[in-house]
Amino acid sequence: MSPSAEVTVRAPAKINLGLSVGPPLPDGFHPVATVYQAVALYDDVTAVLREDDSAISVEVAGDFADEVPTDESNLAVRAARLLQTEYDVEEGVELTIRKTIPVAGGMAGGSTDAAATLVACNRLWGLQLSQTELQGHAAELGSDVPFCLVGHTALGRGRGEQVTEVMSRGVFHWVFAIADGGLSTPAVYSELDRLRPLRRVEPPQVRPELITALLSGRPEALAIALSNDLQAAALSLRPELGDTLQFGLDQGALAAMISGSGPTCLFLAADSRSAVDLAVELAASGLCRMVRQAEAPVPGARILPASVSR
Ligand SMILES: C[C@@](CO)(OP(=O)(O)O)[C@H](O)COP(=O)(O)OP(=O)(O)OC[C@H]1O[C@@H](n2ccc(N)nc2=O)[C@H](O)[C@@H]1O
Ligand SMILES: Nc1ncnc2c1ncn2[C@@H]1O[C@H](COP(=O)(O)OP(=O)(O)O)[C@@H](O)[C@H]1O
Repeated sequence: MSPSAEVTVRAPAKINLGLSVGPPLPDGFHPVATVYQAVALYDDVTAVLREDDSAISVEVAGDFADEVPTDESNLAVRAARLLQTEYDVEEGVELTIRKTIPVAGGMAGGSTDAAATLVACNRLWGLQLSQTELQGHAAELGSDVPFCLVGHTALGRGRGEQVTEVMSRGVFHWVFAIADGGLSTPAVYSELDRLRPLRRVEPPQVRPELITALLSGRPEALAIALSNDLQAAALSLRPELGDTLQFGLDQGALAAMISGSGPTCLFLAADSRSAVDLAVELAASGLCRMVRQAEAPVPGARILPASVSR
């Protein structure tokens, strides 16, 4: 594929339908067995070619823009810098991120921007890297980044970077209560270690009933198969989130759970209409900063065709 002058990539947020966490490893990470699902809540990353120099710049717009760094620590900048260095690219890139995914919300907002940037710069600089090669670079950027390339519904092993697709039938209707502030992922993992006696931590595993429920496409079956080992740790750090979860259940949600490391609370609705009704009640409750609805599963980071210009 020839290089382009500008390209925009749309990348989804993720939730964890199952998240089983094993004991901490010497490198500080935890082995996990997780089932990811990509949801129709997106960040868009636009990459414009800089031919005259090798500078990499980033601007952030949209929801939560003021909570995102615009220096070298930005995960999109790190993704572009990784490819530029690895493949001796002389050109630079101007990145613009339009965010709707909450920052540090437990939905891989930064990770998915990194995945989007890998896809965008691959096309922009004409690197012609395969999906497998992009997956390898994604794993260098973060445990969640490889899944953000794949999307749909998938099993994550290792740190979460070893991704294999899982069959899921039908459409699931999710509602998200986005909290004020974020939760540091490392802090939540550390809190889990503090709460669990090491001697009783089992190796991570995915519940068979979760896989069966996904194949059935029945939200009622999925509701009773959801699990998240990080939930207790997130609630220990942010106890008020328990009120949000309970409110959603009282309003008829089939299930309520912390999304990944949190603080976003996710709710499974029976259908689209129930999702709208739940979103209205949550928005009026004053328990959260804002409410979003999204269907799932959706594809991973993908180029918006109309955005490509030579
Ligand atoms: C918790 C999860 C669940 O999918 O996602 P979020 O809820 O943050 O979106 C992930 O494990 C987050 O993935 P990601 O945010 O990419 O983590 P990384 O950048 O790789 O690691 C950040 C820090 O989280 C901790 N970490 C992460 C992954 C893992 N398997 N074990 C860990 O202990 C480590 O302290 C690590 O230094
Ligand atoms: N492009 C980005 N979008 C969001 N957060 C980013 C980005 N680049 C770096 N960060 C930093 O990463 C952390 C949150 O990453 P994020 O993936 O949104 O969290 P989570 O894994 O909980 O969903 C924040 O501390 C934020 O400052």
